[in-house]
Amino acid sequence: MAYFPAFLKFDDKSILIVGGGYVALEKLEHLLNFSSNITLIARDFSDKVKALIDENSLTYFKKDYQIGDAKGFDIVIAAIDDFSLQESIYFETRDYNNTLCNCVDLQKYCDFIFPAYIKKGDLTVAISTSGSSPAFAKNFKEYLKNLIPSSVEDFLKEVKALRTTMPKGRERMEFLDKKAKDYIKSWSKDS
Ligand SMILES: C[C@@]1(CC(=O)O)c2cc3[nH]c(cc4nc(cc5[nH]c(cc(n2)[C@H]1CCC(=O)O)[C@@](C)(CC(=O)O)[C@@H]5CCC(=O)O)C(CC(=O)O)=C4CCC(=O)O)c(CCC(=O)O)c3CC(=O)O
Ligand SMILES: NC(=O)C1=CN([C@@H]2O[C@H](COP(=O)(O)OP(=O)(O)OC[C@H]3O[C@@H](n4cnc5c(N)ncnc54)[C@H](O)[C@@H]3O)[C@@H](O)[C@H]2O)C=CC1
Repeated sequence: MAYFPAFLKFDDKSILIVGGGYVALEKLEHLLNFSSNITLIARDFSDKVKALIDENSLTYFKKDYQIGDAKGFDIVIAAIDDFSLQESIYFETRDYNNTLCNCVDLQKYCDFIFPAYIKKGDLTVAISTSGSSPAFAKNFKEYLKNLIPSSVEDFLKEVKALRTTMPKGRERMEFLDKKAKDYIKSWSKDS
C-alpha cells in the first residue's frame, strides 16, 4: 500500500524520541519546526542534541530505554542504532491505543515516515519516495527550494486576507484561481 500524504496537527500531541545521536538530531531538528512537546530518552546525547534540548527546554532522560517508557506518548520515534530495540519499541506501542511509531531502520515498523520538506511561511512542500531513496528526497528538495521565491510568503498572506474578506462563491473561486496562476507564471519571467 502507498503512504497517504497528510499534514498532522501536533498542538496536543506528545512526542518521544529514543536516541540522542546523528539521526535523532535530524528528526529533532525537523520536528522542532512544528512542536516543542518533545521528550528524549538516550544512553548518551551528542553535543548538538544536548544544545537543542537546552535551547528549547525539552524534557530528557539520560538512561537506557526500558519497556513502558513509551507509554502515554502519541508519537514515538525509535532512533537508536539497535534494530532489536527498535522492533521491541514498535511492538510495545501496539499495546497503546493511537500511538504512532517510526523506526529509523525498519520501514515495516513505521506507522508514518518522515518526508523531506520545504517550509516558506504558510507553504509546506513535503517529498517522499516511499522509502526508496531518502537521498533523492533530500536532493530533490534542494532543487525545488531554489525554484520557489521567498515572495511566496507575502503572496499567501495576501490571499489569506482576501479569502476572509471576499464573499464565498464562484466569483471568488475564479478570482483566486487566476491570481495564483498568474503569480506562479510570474516566476519564470523573474528569472
Ligand atoms: C523510510 C524512512 C523512515 C524515516 O526515517 O521516517 C527512512 C529510512 C532510512 N533512511 C536511510 C538513509 C538515509 N536517510 C537520509 C536522509 C533522510 N531520511 C529521511 C526519511 C526517511 N528515511 C524515510 C523515508 C523517506 C522517503 O520517503 O524517501 C528524510 C527524507 C527525512 C528526515 O529524516 O526527517 C531525510 C532527508 C531530509 C532532508 O535533508 O531534507 C540520508 C541522506 C542524508 O542523511 O544525508 C540517508 C543516506 C542515503 C540513503 O540511503 O538514501 C536508511 C538507511 C540507513 C543506513 O544505510 O544505515 C533508512 C532505513 C532503510 O532504508 O532501511
Ligand atoms: N531513517 C533515517 O533517516 C536514517 C536512519 N539511519 C539509522 O539510524 C540508526 C541510528 O543512527 P545514528 O543516530 O547515526 O547512531 P548514533 O550512534 O549516533 O546514535 C545512537 C543513539 O542511540 C542511543 N542508544 C543506543 N542504545 C540505547 C538504549 N538501549 N537505550 C537508550 N539509548 C540508546 C545512543 O546513546 C545514541 O544516542 C542507525 O541504525 C542507522 O542505520 C541512518 C541514517 C538515516
